[in-house]
This record gives sequence, structure tokens and C-alpha cells, in this order.
Amino acid sequence: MNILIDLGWFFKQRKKQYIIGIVTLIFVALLQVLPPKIIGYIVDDVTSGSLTSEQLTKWLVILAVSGVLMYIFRNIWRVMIYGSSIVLARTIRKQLYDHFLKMSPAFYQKRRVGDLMAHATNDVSAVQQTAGMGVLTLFDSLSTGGFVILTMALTISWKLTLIALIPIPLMIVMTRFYGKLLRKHFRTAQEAFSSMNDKTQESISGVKVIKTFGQQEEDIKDFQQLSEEVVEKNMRVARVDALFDPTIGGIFAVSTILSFIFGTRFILAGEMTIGDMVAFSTFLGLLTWPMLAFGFLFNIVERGNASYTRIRNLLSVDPEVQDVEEAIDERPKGELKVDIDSFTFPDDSKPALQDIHFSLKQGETLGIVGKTGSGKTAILKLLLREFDDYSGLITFGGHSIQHYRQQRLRESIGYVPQDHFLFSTTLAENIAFANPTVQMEEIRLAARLAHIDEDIQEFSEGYKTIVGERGVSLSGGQKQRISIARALLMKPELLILDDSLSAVDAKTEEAILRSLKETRHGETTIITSHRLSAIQHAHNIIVMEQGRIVESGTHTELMALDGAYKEMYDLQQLEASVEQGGEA
Ligand SMILES: Nc1ncnc2c1ncn2[C@@H]1O[C@H](COP(=O)(O)OP(=O)(O)OP(=O)(O)O)[C@@H](O)[C@H]1O
Repeated sequence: MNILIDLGWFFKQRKKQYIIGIVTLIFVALLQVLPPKIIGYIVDDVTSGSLTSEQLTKWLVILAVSGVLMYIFRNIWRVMIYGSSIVLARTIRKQLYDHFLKMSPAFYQKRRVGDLMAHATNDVSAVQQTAGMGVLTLFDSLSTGGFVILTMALTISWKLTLIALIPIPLMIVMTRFYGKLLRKHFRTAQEAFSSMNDKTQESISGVKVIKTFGQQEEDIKDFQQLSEEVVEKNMRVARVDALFDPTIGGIFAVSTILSFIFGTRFILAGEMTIGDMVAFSTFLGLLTWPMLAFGFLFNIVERGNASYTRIRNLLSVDPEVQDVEEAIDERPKGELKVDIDSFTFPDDSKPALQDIHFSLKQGETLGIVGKTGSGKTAILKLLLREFDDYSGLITFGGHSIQHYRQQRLRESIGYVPQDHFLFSTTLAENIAFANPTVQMEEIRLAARLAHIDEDIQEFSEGYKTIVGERGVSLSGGQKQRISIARALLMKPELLILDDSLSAVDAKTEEAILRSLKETRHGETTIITSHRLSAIQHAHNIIVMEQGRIVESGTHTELMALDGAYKEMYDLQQLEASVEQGGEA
């Protein structure tokens, strides 16, 4: 029952609705007691031959009125209690969503998307059940059961009532035991569901790779195996589930047998009338639901418990990167100074960056080059505050980047990542992602600067063309340029192109770089690239090797050094001339 206490914060929020719901529920329970009592009276009056038509009408009117009231009250409690449980699901889903958005990439590196989705769907619905059906069954079983038992004891025979209740403690013990078992199995079933969810997500996202490598059959086998596990673990849950009803039914049967044996004796002894016995057995029938509900209650509550524990475990993970107290609430602007002594990725053993020192005045362009895995993106990740755990200091506009509100820092940086992500919406909305209210003219201007406007005009619906599964498929270069337009639209103080021109041809690359140079006068730019043509005109270029800066300077200075940069340059020139020769 812990979960009902753990959800106390929500019950407090919806106090009014729950009170109305529970009070009407209790009224219904009270009203339910009337019909058997009335039937008992009618039976006795019929047996004694004293029933008048007036009396019969009176009883029938009472029955009809209580029926109408029960109809109204049942409706009210459903709206109040079930309605609140839907609000709870929405609240928890929002808590999870807010939490997901607060978390840094390190969090996602450790967790699987399918698992996170399972938390936001299956687990939330199990908790919703607890706040709806769970609360209902708790109060319904207690109030209906309580009133029925009290009426039986006080108006018919307390002795027979006690006899009928003899097997109840056994029922409580058994349902508690099943409840514990159920919680354990339900948790493992939810974990299996998470894994299957994850597999489905991964297979659908990676379907092209799976097909290209002819791995469909293997993938189907993997999926089947996970699916089998889900079935097997849910079967365990179902097996425990299946124990509740027969146990309760069995115990109820014992109660009925006991009350018939002893009821007949009491009638023969003159302690009870036949009408009393008829009423008593109807009351016993009314106890079926509270008893079953009691079983349901354990069932629902234990599922809710397991799911709420999973959700709370997830919510209790603090974001690695957080705003400091009284963080600067302004967009940083000005000189960028990077002094990183050392940085190691979480769970990694050797540093990814060491002794990285450079500065960049406002309006300047920095080029970062180096072999794959040399640490170019790692520097950018620290600038974006994806990780805070490094020794050294990065300042932007004279303050440590860790002293700005993260939101402000991110607003001032237009980051075009290597792996582009476009949403399944229109091209215009994809470009205006960071500022959805922006005018179409500005969207087009950004697209023109990124040299994607012409391509977009060629699509049948222009800027309204939908991207992704439901719409047009874009080439790698087109996606890159849309991502660049998206970043440019933010009018960032610092534009970062992380190898973002790799999929466009040399001519388009040059045109984009020229537009950037012409339009971004006072703003700073960082470009990482394998292709030296992209950074050749930068004010400063750093050459990375195994997480360290091995050379730095302008293109001319670096060429004069005759080191790693010159070697890369010569190699790329050679490649270019071979390609040209090949084409000729
Ligand atoms: N999240 C991470 N966790 C652990 N190690 C990482 C992580 N990201 C990158 N690395 C490692 O850090 C090193 C530097 O990677 P980085 O992505 O900065 O290289 P890069 O120069 O940008 O390469 P590329 O040009 O291929 O993008 C690599 O050895 C890489 O394996």
C-alpha cells in the first residue's frame, strides 16, 4: 500500500475531487444495503400474509429512488476518481518529459530509448490505474464491505455474521502473499517490455542498415527472443493473477456454506426468520464484489508500486550539468577563452583532451582540424556544456560558461552537429525550430545563406514540404544545409559547424562559407572539418592529434611550419588532383 502514501502529493492536489468521489462512493455503498433489506421485509410480510398494496408501493418507490440515486452517484465518483487518475498520468508524463529534456547527453549514453519510452507509457498507465481503479477498489471494498457486514450484524444476526467472516483473515494473508509475488514478477515483466521496446525502436530506426547487410532474419530472431521473454514474464504475472479469483471464490464459498449450516440452525432454533435468511444470503452475495475488489486492490496496487518505483528511480537521477545559483541571465557575447588542462569522458579511462588553450576574439573564425577521433568534437561538447567535469576554465564574454544560465548559453550558440536531426514536420518549421514565431522572410533568408533555398523551391510544396517518414527524403547535403539554416536563424553569437559541410560539394561549401563571411561580421564562428578548404580562411586554426593541440596559427603560418597541417594539405591537394584527373 506504500504507493498510496507515495502518491500523497497528488491526492492532496486533487483533494476536492477525491473527497467528492469517495463520499459519493460511500453513499452508493450505503444505498446498496437497502434492496436486500427491503426484499427481506417483503418476504416476511408475504409469509405472514400481512403485505398490503400500499406497503408494496412504498417499498417499490424506495427501491426506485435509491436506484436513481445510485445511478447519479456512480456517475459522479467515476468522473471524480477516474478523471483524477487521468490527470495524474498527465502530471507524471510531464514530470518525465521535463526530466528527459533536462538531462545531459551522458544520461542518454547510459540509457536506452525504448526503456525510457516504456517508463513514459506502460509504467505511467500502471500508476494511473492505482490512482483510479486502486482508490476506487480500496474505498469501495471497505465501505460496501463495511456497511454490508454492519447491516448483517446489527439487523439480522451478529452471530451468523461472525461465522460467515471466519475465513476472511485467511483471505487477507493469501492476497498479501500473492501481492508480493505479483510485484516481483510485474517488475521483471516491465523490464522485459522495456528491452523489447528498445529493440523495436532500434530495428525500425536502423531498418536501412539491417536490410543493406541482409540481417533481417537475424533481427527477426532477436526480436522473437525478446518477445518470448515478454510473454514468459507476463505469463508469470498472469499465473499469480489467476490465483486471486479462485482463492477469493473458494473462501467465499466456505463463508456461504458456513452461513447456510448455521443459518438453518438459527431458524430452527427460532433465532431468525426465513426472511432474515433470504436477506442474509442476498447480503452475502453483495459481499462478493468487495472481496473480489480486495483482491484487485492488491493486484493493482502492487503493479502501481513496481511501476512507480521505476519512475521514481529515473526521476531521482540528477542532471549532471545544472545552473549555478544566481546564474547570469544574459546571452554571453564577446571573447571566447578556452583553457582546458584535462578532460576525460565519464566512464572512460584516458583523457580525451589535454592542454587545450586558445582564445577567439568576437567576430573571428576558428578552424579545428585533425584526424578522426583526435578530440575536435570533444572541445565543442565542453563549449556547449554537455559536460562540466573537466579541469580548466572556459570563459565567454569574460565569465565562465558555467556561470551563465544554460538556456542563455545555448541561445547564444548555433550548433550544427555532425549527426543532423530533422523533425517530421515542414521544412519551414524545421528551419524555424528555435524560434517558431519567426516570419517566413527570415526563414528564407537563413535558407538562402545556407544555400538550400533553391533546393527547397524545387520541392512540390516548397517550404511546406513535410520531411521524413511522412514526406520527402532529403540527401545528406540537403539535411546539412537545413541544419545550418536552422542555426543561422537563431542569429547566434557563436556559430559552430561541426564537420557540417562534409556532405556538400566543394563549390557549395565555398559559397556557404562566403555568405557566412559576408553576413556574420560581429559574430564568432568555429568550424571543425576534415577538409582543409573549409577552414583555410580562418583567423586561427588549431591542429588536433590524440586530444592535444599539435600546431596552431593561420593557414600561411601553418604551411610555413611544414608539419602535420602541411602534410594534410598536400595529401588533400593530391587527392583532389587525382579526382579531377579521374573525372577528365
Ligand atoms: N561520449 C563519449 N564517451 C566516451 N568517449 C568518447 C565520447 N565521445 C567521444 N569519445 C572519444 O573521445 C575521443 C575524441 O572524440 P571526438 O568525437 O572529439 O573526435 P573527433 O576529432 O571529433 O572525431 P571525428 O572527426 O571522427 O568526429 C575519441 O577517442 C572518442 O572515442
